[in-house]
Amino acid sequence: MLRLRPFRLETFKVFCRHASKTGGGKPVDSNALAQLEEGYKKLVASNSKSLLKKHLKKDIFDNLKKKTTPSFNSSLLDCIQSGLCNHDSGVGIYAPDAEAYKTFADLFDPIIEDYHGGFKKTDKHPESCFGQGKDFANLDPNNKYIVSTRVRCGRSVKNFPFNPCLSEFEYAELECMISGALNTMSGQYKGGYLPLCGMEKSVQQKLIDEHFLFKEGDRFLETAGASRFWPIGRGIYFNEARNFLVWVNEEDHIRIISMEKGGDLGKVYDRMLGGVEALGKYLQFSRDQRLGYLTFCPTNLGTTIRASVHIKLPNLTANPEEMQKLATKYNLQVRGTSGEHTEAKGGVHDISNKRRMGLTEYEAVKEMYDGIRALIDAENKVCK
Ligand SMILES: Nc1ncnc2c1ncn2[C@@H]1O[C@H](COP(=O)(O)OP(=O)(O)OP(=O)(O)O)[C@@H](O)[C@H]1O
Repeated sequence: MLRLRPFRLETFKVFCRHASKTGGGKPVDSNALAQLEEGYKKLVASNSKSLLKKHLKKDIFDNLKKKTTPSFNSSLLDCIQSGLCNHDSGVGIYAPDAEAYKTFADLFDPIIEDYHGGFKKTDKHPESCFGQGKDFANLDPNNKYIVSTRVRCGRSVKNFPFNPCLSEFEYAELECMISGALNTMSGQYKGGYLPLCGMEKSVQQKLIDEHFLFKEGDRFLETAGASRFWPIGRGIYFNEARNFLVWVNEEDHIRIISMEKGGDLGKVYDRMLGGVEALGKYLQFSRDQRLGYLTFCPTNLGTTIRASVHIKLPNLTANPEEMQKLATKYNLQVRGTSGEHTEAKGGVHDISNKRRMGLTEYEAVKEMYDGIRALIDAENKVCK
């Protein structure tokens, strides 16, 4: 049953939430400060390659360690706990609430600039320009290299904070709003919502193995405060063809995903765009004038788009240096078969656009499209 909240009630709720937090911007308690100091010392002494370690200089640390965000009292520890606990993080920082991007800008800005290929603190993310699926031809018409193609984007629901600040009630409330909106979808999007609460472990594992569902117990997200009250409020929506999915309350409030076998990027992209548009009729998404669509992790800000292929490139895989050189040249990110922080099984890599910010949605997907074409060309050259 659709159960959407009238806008005025939503506004009132936010007003109450803010009014009850009169201590907004409260000082950091001494326990958190001690944890920060200790964690920072260990990070500095470690051989971590994270962007957190690279950019958290002593003067920035000292300047930010006692600050908190105005409405939710999120501290520097809330932002960097994951990177302090996991020295093998690639990035190591998350925004517990949207205000963290401003309160802790001295740290977020250089990390954002580094990750998104030069998005400076004076830059503004462009207005959305999605283009169309027909702008992208099939990347592998003979089905030689690409196992499957997936395009996803993230959305946060306006007036709700991110994971670490959500109450148990708000998780359930968000799930109700989002699944209610999803259940109105029709045509190729018609399907059903499966909550994680009550899902059999064997069913859950099968969905993870099929690359449909998010993993459980991700230590990077867990230490970032994203797994509280798990599995309450979490779930997945499927259309009947199982090529359109929506994740609810995993890393972001909403992940909208389109995926299918083969390399027809245009078709996959169009399907995702239609889903975003349909959901946007029922839900208001958080968007910042400078940062674009707001997400929990700074690597997803802006367009929030990750367009990926599962691809087998045996010659390039045998020459990882060449593969990495090409990936860097084309702004691509190479992951393992089961996603971030996993190994490539059977020579299948997950390769996607890396940048999501400072360019339009069309440009982000085009970057992946051009890069994958270049990788396939390089693979073919080695074959000849
Ligand atoms: N092209 C693809 N084809 C099939 N499955 C894919 C493809 N790309 C990613 N996946 C699968 O999607 C699941 C989620 O991957 P992963 O968590 O790395 O990325 P994500 O959903 O984009 O989120 P994030 O970047 O925040 O981690 C994994 O099972 C992964 O194997």
